[in-house]
Amino acid sequence: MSPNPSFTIEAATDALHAMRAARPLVQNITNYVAMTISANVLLAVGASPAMVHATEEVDDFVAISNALVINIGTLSPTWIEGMQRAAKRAVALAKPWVLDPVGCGATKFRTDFAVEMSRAGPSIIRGNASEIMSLAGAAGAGGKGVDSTASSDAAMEAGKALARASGAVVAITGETDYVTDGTTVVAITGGSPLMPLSTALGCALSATVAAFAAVRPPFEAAVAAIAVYGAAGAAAATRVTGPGHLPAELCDALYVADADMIARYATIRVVDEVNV
Ligand SMILES: Nc1ncnc2c1ncn2[C@@H]1O[C@H](COP(=O)(O)OP(=O)(O)OP(=O)(O)O)[C@@H](O)[C@H]1O
Ligand SMILES: Cc1ncsc1CCO
Ligand SMILES: [Mg+2]
Repeated sequence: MSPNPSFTIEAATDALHAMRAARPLVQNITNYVAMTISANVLLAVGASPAMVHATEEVDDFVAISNALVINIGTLSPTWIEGMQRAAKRAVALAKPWVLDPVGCGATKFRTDFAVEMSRAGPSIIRGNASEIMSLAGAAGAGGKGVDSTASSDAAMEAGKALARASGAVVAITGETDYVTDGTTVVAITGGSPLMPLSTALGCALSATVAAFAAVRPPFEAAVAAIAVYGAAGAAAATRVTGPGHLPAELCDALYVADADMIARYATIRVVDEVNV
């Protein structure tokens, strides 16, 4: 089978160049832990971040943004209205938006709201394996707070089911990252086992996916963003002795990411394709 031209290192590199040329404004309704690293990652990779969540201004801000992230990491009742309103506005204006269902499965409050948001028309849902399994209602999701206890391989069927049910492209991260629209599955390698030891690097990835969704359709955007981020993460990991300096090295690697880095440190493979 010849490679699908949408899901190659070359396509990911083209998407990176298009994203940098556009310098999209990415609105982040994200958690307190992830705000600074998400903004720094977006700036380093070539996008323009803004952390804006007040109910009073989300209608206006979604209108001027090129993409939106809704991340439920530090969820509280005062944030919920802004998230609901932003999602509705993004759908009405056909702006791409990414749901990061942080900690889905940990509590009923969080799971119920993640399920509600998954039904509110996200373009892409990006989470770790336990979060995606829990959001899909699959058995064996596990999870420890916001950390995954399941492998991304174990979450693949749940990810496909969630994509079909929600209409969103679903990205499951872990040792191997998977992106699916419910029929096709693309596997991406890269990254480092140090990445889950540095907080909010998944959240910052969701923000990066949103930046790419400003210039590419959801499936291509998710694959390209994850490949670029995974390559930069792997390159960064060669320069550190532990997780402490990883976020800084990740930003430096994203800043200089190019075709050579992506080809050297990431792979993209269509693992399951129906009707092609
Ligand atoms: N074992 C691993 N080997 C290589 N890369 C990994 C590994 N685990 C995670 N990653 C990478 O780390 C990044 C974040 O994914 P992860 O699944 O840790 O997100 P997360 O659990 O949502 O993180 P957080 O909630 O802290 O933001 C992704 O780019 C992913 O590919
Ligand atoms: C540690 C943590 N707690 C709530 S959100 C967050 C960031 C990683 O998801
Ligand atoms: Mg997460």
